[in-house]
Amino acid sequence: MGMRRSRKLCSRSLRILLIGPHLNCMKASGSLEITKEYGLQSGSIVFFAPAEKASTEVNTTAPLVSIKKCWGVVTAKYGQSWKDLRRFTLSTLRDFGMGKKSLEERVGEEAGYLCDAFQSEQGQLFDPHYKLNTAVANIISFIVFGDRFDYDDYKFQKLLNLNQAMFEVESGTMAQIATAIPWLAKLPGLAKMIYRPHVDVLEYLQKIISDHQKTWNPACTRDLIDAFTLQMEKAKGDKENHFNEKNLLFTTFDLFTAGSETSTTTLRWGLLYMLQYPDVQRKVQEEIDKVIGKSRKPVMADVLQMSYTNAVIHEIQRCADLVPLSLIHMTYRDTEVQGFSIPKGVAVCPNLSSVLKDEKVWEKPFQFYPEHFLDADGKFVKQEAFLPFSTGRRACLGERLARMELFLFFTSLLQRFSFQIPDGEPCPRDDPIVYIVQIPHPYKLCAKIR
Ligand code: HEM
Repeated sequence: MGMRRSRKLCSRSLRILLIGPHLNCMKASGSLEITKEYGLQSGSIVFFAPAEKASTEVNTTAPLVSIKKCWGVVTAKYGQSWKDLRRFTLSTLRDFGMGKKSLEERVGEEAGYLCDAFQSEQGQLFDPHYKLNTAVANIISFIVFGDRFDYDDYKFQKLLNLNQAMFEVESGTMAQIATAIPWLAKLPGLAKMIYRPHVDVLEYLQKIISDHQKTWNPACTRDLIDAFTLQMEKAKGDKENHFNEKNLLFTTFDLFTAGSETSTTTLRWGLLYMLQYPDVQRKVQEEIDKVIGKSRKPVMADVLQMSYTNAVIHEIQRCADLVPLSLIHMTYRDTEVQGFSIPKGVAVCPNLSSVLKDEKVWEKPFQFYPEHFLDADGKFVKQEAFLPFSTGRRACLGERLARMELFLFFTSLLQRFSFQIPDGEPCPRDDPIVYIVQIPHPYKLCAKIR
């Protein structure tokens, strides 16, 4: 785009600007016209490429870490409601075992059910999507509702389908128009029509919450709904209080939507790469056999001795590039980011792809190459440009849980099965379907007991 430092830019037509070269990410937001115009206004959206790529565009030499600095500027302050609810959710997740043994045991147990569900296919071709989704969603259900669902529960399957339909709707033309022209969503009935799957999920969750509250006992907190209900009771009469029925519903909704499709889709990419790279699959299995053996259940402590598997899981996340444009943030005051003047009230999207696929950082940015995370001795190395969970104060709230799910589900599956495609069947394609998250095209595999 050949821009110069400090020049103000915007797209006049849709008031949307992309800074940075990864135009393929635009697909995540529908087909938007990019123009080189002038002057951002409140209500504009900036797609911000935080890595060196963007620095080149704006003719500065800001290092990769500048994303952290910039994020500090852009997101330093949020409303009290967000602060209170984020603090509550994090501490409640911790109390219910997030990062502690009880939740680890729960994920390990679910991994066993997941393997049994795979085994029930008796080595025949099947699509692993629904089984993976059930396993991951069961963990969130356990935290939020204190319950899990069977793999053949029809109602739960319907809820999971709605979850994916929400992503499709959000990336659809109608939702794009409603986002660009917000007052449209205020027309009676229109929002409900566009966001039908969202309304259905909210209704489903509301029913669970109401049923749950009928058996609420303040002396015994079973799950997140109970903990929130207790906060509501404590804060009664406080006008500044954000613990109310509406926020309970939306906190539950956020956890359910953000916490199930993300880890599920990463695992779907993971198995797809194992089909495409059988040598990598074999090396992971060799490491599992050496460190864990064939019968003991994997535990999180194993990761310290499993550099190769850890590198593979990181590379799955890097290549999957799950949320290429992260989530939209907004400037709360006039600011400057990498030479661009951005006024108060502008929506800003970090372009995570530009970091995860940065040619200056990764040896083979567009290939699946676990060695990106290994040193010359085969030991796991952290990479600063590994930012699939974003960064800053608004970074993913479920990162620790997601890491646990990815490691325990992935190693449990590869401990019990080898994944193959029968001769003559096409290898799954690895180009993504792009919504807010990038998902693989549906594929089938055979899970053969090792
Ligand atoms: C592989 C799995 C996951 C990936 C790649 C992922 C990625 C992300 C990203 C990129 C964001 C946006 C951060 C930003 O706005 O800068 C985010 C936000 C969020 N994620 Fe995740 N996520 C994953 C799993 C989870 C799980 C399991 C949970 C549930 C516990 C979760 C809950 C959330 C929530 C609540 C937010 C909003 C945080 C806030 O705005 O304060 N995520 N995630």
